[in-house]
Amino acid sequence: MLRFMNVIEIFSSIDGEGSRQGFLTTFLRLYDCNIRCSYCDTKYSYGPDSVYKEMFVQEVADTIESLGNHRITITGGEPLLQEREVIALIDELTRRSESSESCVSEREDEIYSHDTMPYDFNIETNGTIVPSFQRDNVWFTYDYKTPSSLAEKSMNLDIFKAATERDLIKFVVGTPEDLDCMRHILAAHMTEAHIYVSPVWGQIEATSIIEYMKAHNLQNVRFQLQIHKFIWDPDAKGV
Ligand SMILES: Nc1nc2[nH]cc(C(=O)O)c2c(=O)[nH]1
Ligand code: SF4
Ligand SMILES: [Mg+2]
Repeated sequence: MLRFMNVIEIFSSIDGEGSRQGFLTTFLRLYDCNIRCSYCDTKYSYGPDSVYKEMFVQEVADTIESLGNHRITITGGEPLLQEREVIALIDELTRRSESSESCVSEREDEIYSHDTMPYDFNIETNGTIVPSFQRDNVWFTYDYKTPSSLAEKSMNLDIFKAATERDLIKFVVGTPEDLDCMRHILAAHMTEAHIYVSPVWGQIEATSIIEYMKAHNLQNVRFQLQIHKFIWDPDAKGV
């Protein structure tokens, strides 16, 4: 069945954050979001004034294929608002890469070369939705929106149970109250996911987050800066 997706942008860059920070990655940014964070850095991705393109899943797969990266991040907005299309896209790309692998099966050395690695999908989701699917080549980065986002009431606490050891849960913090919130939430909710903390750009000193981690002995929380905001203009699109 032909499905189309509402696409804001597709681009190749280095991943600016998370466990694959610094690796070449193709980004698919999908239209629309179900919350409105106070500090949102992609306001162009949602709402009636947003410019998006309707693209068939096949066309999106063609574009992603042409960019040549095997690491793919599907972000937004909130990508799980188009979950059926996201699943169709992942299955389409996976099918294409498996059939191209079988074509070169006589040259096994090339199958595992860097050019022919299978796709690996990260879905950057905002913590309001528990995904209804899983695949071997898909993992999730869930945000937990702390009080200064003004979106905390929309968080779905089931993400802590749903997340596996392949997934990340990222606390985006802008105030000392946000740090206390992170600590209390982590104490109350067991999870197998890796825990990351990142500052809201321009709102809190990195050093105060690190001092907080030391003061509260947060051994399993990983501090990270979004490096794309240092490399390019923090408001730049498509990077
Ligand atoms: N370079 C780069 N890395 C990113 N990692 C996550 C991003 C996102 O917008 O979700 C992002 C982004 O927009 N750009
Ligand atoms: S979830 Fe992401 S895209 Fe949606 S408002 Fe918050 S920061 Fe912006
Ligand atoms: Mg994001």
